[in-house]
Amino acid sequence: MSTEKTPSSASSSSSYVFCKGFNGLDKVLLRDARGSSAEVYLYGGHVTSWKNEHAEELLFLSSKAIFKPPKAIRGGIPICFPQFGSLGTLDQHGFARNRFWTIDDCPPPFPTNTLNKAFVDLILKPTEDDIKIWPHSFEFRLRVALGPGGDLMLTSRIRNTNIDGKPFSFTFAYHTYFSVSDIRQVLCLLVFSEVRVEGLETMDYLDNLQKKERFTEQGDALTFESEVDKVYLSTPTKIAILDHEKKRTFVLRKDGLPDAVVWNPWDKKAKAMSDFGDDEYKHMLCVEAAAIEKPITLKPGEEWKGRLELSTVPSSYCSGQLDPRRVLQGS
Ligand SMILES: O=P(O)(O)OC[C@H]1O[C@@H](O)[C@H](O)[C@@H](O)[C@@H]1O
Repeated sequence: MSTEKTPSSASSSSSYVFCKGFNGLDKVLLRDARGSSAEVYLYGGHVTSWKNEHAEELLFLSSKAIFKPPKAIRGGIPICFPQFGSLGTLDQHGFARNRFWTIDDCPPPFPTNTLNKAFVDLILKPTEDDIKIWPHSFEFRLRVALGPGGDLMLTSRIRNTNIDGKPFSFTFAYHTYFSVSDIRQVLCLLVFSEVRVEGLETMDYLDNLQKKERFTEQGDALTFESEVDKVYLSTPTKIAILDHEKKRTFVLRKDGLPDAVVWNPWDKKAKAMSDFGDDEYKHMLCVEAAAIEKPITLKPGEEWKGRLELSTVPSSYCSGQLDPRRVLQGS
């Protein structure tokens, strides 16, 4: 059973299909005119699928993902709020990813409204139980939109609605799981890597695998041969993930989100995760646009905005047709 909401007027009305997903959980389907699509669960305000116009899935979702509260869905784009990781007293990555969001039928207008027709607005407000563990009142509005070229755009607007005059601080991440061909470095005649990340070289990072110590990244691009769990600090607004085998480059553009987490659990940790297949680590890479090092502080009435735009460009890295630096420097 699904219901459709179509634009009633101009550009400010959303168009989506509302239906049931796994375990009867509510989800919203977005589709643009050329056939790109996205799927958003109200549980977690969680994007679980983003497909291009050829219906190819671009996000990783574990075959063992548990679509059952209180477990967050493994894959897609979990929202980490109001706490990233274990940087506070809350459970890992905060509670936004395992709360039920609702559709926001009448969100405040966006300053620069887009022409996107395929979008949905969600809202999360704290329950009394949430306030017991994080004593603040807030409105978290999330817009998920598909751009004309099939780009996936997420805009978060978080407002402090405390009536006791108190500010609050939070950390945040769009914990995006990208689907990649095979993350492992392949040794042939030359050391060659199927999957590389451009845009984080020479950046400082905190290594979660080394007691959050600070290091500086060396070398050209990030390639992968073992577990990685790093928080890159004050990163550029654009980051690219090049996937040689799929001949595809993901481009992330972020705004209001200075940091970027790179995570892959590799084989041992994969085996220890009940909602993740033993070999699935090969086919995913998390690159997470985030605000971690400097928590965001909002006074009552203040609002913060954090935006992530994901797009893909065809690439033929091997034959040198694409210079990844041009992807990063181009507009
Ligand atoms: O298993 P979770 O809670 O979804 O977290 C997965 C990973 O998320 C990453 O963002 C963290 O940097 C890792 O430390 C963590 O292991």
